[in-house]
Amino acid sequence: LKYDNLEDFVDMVEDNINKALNYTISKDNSDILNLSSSTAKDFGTFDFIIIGGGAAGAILANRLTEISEWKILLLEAGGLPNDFTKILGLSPYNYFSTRSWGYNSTSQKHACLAMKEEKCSLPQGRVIGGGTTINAGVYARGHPEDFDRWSNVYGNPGWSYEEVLPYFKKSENAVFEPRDSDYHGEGGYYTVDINAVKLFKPLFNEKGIDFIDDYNGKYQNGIAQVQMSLKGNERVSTYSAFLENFTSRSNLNISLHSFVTKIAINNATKTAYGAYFVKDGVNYFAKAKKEVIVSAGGINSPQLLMLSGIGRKKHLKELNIPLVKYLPVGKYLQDHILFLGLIVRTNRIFYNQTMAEMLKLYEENQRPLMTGFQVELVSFTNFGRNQSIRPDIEYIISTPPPSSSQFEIFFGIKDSYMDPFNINTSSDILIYTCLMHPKSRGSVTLKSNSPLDKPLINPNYLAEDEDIETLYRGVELILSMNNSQILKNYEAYIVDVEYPNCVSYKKSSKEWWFCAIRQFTSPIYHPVSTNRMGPDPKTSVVNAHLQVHGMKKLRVVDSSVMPELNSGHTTAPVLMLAEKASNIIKKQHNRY
Ligand SMILES: Cc1cc2nc3c(=O)[nH]c(=O)nc-3n(C[C@H](O)[C@H](O)[C@H](O)COP(=O)(O)OP(=O)(O)OC[C@H]3O[C@@H](n4cnc5c(N)ncnc54)[C@H](O)[C@@H]3O)c2cc1C
Repeated sequence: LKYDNLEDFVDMVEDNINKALNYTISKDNSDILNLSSSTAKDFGTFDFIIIGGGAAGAILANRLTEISEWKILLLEAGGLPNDFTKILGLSPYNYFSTRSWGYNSTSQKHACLAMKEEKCSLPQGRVIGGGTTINAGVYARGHPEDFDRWSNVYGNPGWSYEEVLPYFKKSENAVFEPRDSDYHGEGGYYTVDINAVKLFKPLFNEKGIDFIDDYNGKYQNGIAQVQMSLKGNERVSTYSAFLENFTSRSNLNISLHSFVTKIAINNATKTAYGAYFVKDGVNYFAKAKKEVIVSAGGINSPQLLMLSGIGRKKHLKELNIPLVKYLPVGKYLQDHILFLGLIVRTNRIFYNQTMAEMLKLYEENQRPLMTGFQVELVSFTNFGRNQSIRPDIEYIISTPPPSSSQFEIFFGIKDSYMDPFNINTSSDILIYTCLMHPKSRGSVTLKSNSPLDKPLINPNYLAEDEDIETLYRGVELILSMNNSQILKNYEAYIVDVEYPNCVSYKKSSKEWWFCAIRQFTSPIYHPVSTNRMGPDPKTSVVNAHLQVHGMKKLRVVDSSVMPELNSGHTTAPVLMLAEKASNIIKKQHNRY
């Protein structure tokens, strides 16, 4: 990304930032959905209809249109990205734009207590490329044990690490060095690169955490430079990688601004045969001869299934939605959550440039705008220091956002909480402590039977005691670094934050830290498992081929089918599962 004239570049960026800072998130979907009662116009007949052009949907659209006789319709509620979305370092501003669904959780009892109305902000991509067009770009697949569990614990043949590794590699074009080449793809559509500094690496070494070159390689546990979905200085999204250069395929039909309101299902035969959607205020119906594939993401896929009559009997009855199939849709929601409150104050100025200066550096592929949330390093850690066991905690080590007030906006922090949490935006380092395997599970339910209403999202963060115990152990480890040599070298220390609501606890006691963690938590926007994969329709929604139990010609392919969270971030596994699903679909239709 390089403009002929730096001033134009700065203007474009400042314009987008100002729009974000003045953006009002709509309470419902009426900002993009204009429902009318007119009869649906015929949009045509296709072999496959894919609902949602996000991380998974864009890949499916690419891979299925490799079969030239198959006609594919990709329906996406959002529009196209713009130049601003290409700058990973400014990604959080996208949460405040039409490119996000603008979700919040319901008020939480055990987490996000410092956030407005105790609701955690939960942006989700509403744009082609979905989450990959607005997210922070971290590329972290997880630990082999994660996928072995999908197979062994959750009963899904074909999904063990050994079996899914080829699909991680298939999409990938790894360009960074050094890397474990056995574990990476080269020449795939999706470029992964590193543009970070080895800041504070010795801090972790002092605690017996090794530096590793490649956490997506043989070993995951350790501290490493962050791998990013990045090509040159531009974000890589599934739109840029899998669709933008393929629009000339005559069998690929992409319909943007097309909000799917219902899956057409023959109730007698339990067969999906099309989709109803609204585009520019007009109702349409498109027919699918072979399959309808739902790829609307961890929140919207369960929403759409429920609106179409697939879900829990009692819940649908309460909302007067005729039941088509009784399945635990929306149940088992799981999400990664982190503690925001560990700030290392240093004597060094990391970044204090103006926006124009930062953009000039950016044009030369230089930091700080090259990585989402200014992340430099990640450390995956299990307390036993055992490589064969998956990590309990991920530390995300980052230079801070451009100003404290923007930090407040991104996370939705209550005004009264910002004073004690004052960040020095040129010299502080933030160490976000993220719980990899929460025991707490929640749900996605419908507010009403109308697609105009946003769904109710209750992740139940930190409801299980074990979750806060594990996060606390993660915090303790960082606190134990306070007297380390490397911090002394920087004259650095961990900032002693006062939490207004925790004054009744003895300062720095375990109970005080529990209180602090419950206040200053944020999800990292990885909702999964709401249509989880498994063999039993009582406890899962899709089978190991991602077909909806008891239904015909209906599949779900996206993050909602993940049986549980991976020890990493969710883009990479979704890329993998969309690649694998494409092959499954081709095989089942005898085209492989
Ligand atoms: C702010 C943010 C930061 C993140 N940071 C990272 C990160 O750094 N690293 C990482 O690995 N992961 C990250 N993630 C997670 C990652 O982006 C998601 O896990 C991934 O995008 C999920 O893919 P998906 O295909 O399941 O859904 P999505 O990518 O969300 O795609 C769903 C698509 O369906 C469309 N859609 C939904 N409903 C309808 C409907 N009714 N009709 C038509 N279209 C519809 C949506 O508009 C969207 O385009 C982040 C996510 C967010 C939101």
